[in-house]
Amino acid sequence: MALSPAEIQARPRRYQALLAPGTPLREGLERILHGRTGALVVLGSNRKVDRVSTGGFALDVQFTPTALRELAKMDGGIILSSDFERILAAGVHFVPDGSIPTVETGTRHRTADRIAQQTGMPVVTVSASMSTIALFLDGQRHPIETSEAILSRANQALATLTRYRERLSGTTRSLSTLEVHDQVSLKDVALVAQRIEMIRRLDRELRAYVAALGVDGRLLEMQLYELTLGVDDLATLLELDYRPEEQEEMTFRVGALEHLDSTELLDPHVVARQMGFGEGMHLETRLEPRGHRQVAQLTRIPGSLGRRLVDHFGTLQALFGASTVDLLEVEGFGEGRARLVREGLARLAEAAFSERLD
Ligand SMILES: Nc1ncnc2c1ncn2[C@@H]1O[C@H](COP(=O)(O)OP(=O)(O)OP(=O)(O)O)[C@@H](O)[C@H]1O
Repeated sequence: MALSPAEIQARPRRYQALLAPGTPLREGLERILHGRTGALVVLGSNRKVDRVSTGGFALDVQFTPTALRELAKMDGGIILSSDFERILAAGVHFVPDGSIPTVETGTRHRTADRIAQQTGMPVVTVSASMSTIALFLDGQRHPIETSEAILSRANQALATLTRYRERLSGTTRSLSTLEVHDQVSLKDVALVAQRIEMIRRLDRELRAYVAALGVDGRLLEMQLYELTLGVDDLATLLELDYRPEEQEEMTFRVGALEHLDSTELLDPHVVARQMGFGEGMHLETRLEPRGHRQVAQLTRIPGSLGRRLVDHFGTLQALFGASTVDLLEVEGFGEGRARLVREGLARLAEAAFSERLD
């Protein structure tokens, strides 16, 4: 069955994770690398693989890193079962179609690239002369890097993510201040959405590093979790607060920004259109938040009650203007909760005023 473009895109990442440090397959490949021998390993078997295989011998034994290392000492290639649990054959001489184009030099790597293209199976090579491990998949070569090499790139991305996160907090604080003063323009909302998408892009990049790092990626994974905490909630609240009345939920999404290229993402005008703000709106258009994001900050008010508040008053300004008596009209709000809301809103307003003085 033919794979969809999305599946083809996800494949390298999936196999890089299966080859990550800490996995038995990676351990076997590392041993071959350190033993300064090479290897050509087909990661799965199907009829197409049978058709390009000659010679060698059938094994069907349990996969272990040691067995892989020992069998790699022989001339020829190795075939594993698709779940990597068994070594099916070793010493195999592969004869793929020589007319399949490849930019590789050296017979091992040319053969690996062609097998991958002809059979659809991933193929891994360990180069004896270059001391590298590579994955061949769908006509592409993916270097399998050491943890140190991946970590040094991941740390740079992490430092950028930390800066982006700080900027997002700054932009969101400014938005809160403007909301309290009823001075939000479309541009202010677009800037927050833009920051969210920038963080999401780095998050995706870092997740790929985490997958490729396997056991060595745990610390990175925790840092990533911390740095992206609450970002998805923020996107949802922004959508709830600013979706134009005439717009359907599914057509007003911060997530739509993922289709922009990096230059487009820097242009607030393009960002606004892509999110779903209509043609008639420009960057200076004044917007009125409904109040979902600010109400979500009120401690001790459960989410469902918060939504009821927003639905009742309709806008954040109306909510700010509500007296305790007005609040008592909302179902589920007695004296105690009404007071909590009033105090909470007063604190948010105060914070907005002091932000302005800073
Ligand atoms: N068609 C093939 N089938 C199975 N094994 C092969 C095939 N071609 C090459 N090999 C294996 O690769 C080994 C090295 O071949 P060669 O040096 O030409 O390739 P290379 O791509 O330069 O590899 P390296 O980077 O490891 O030096 C061979 O000794 C053999 O074990």
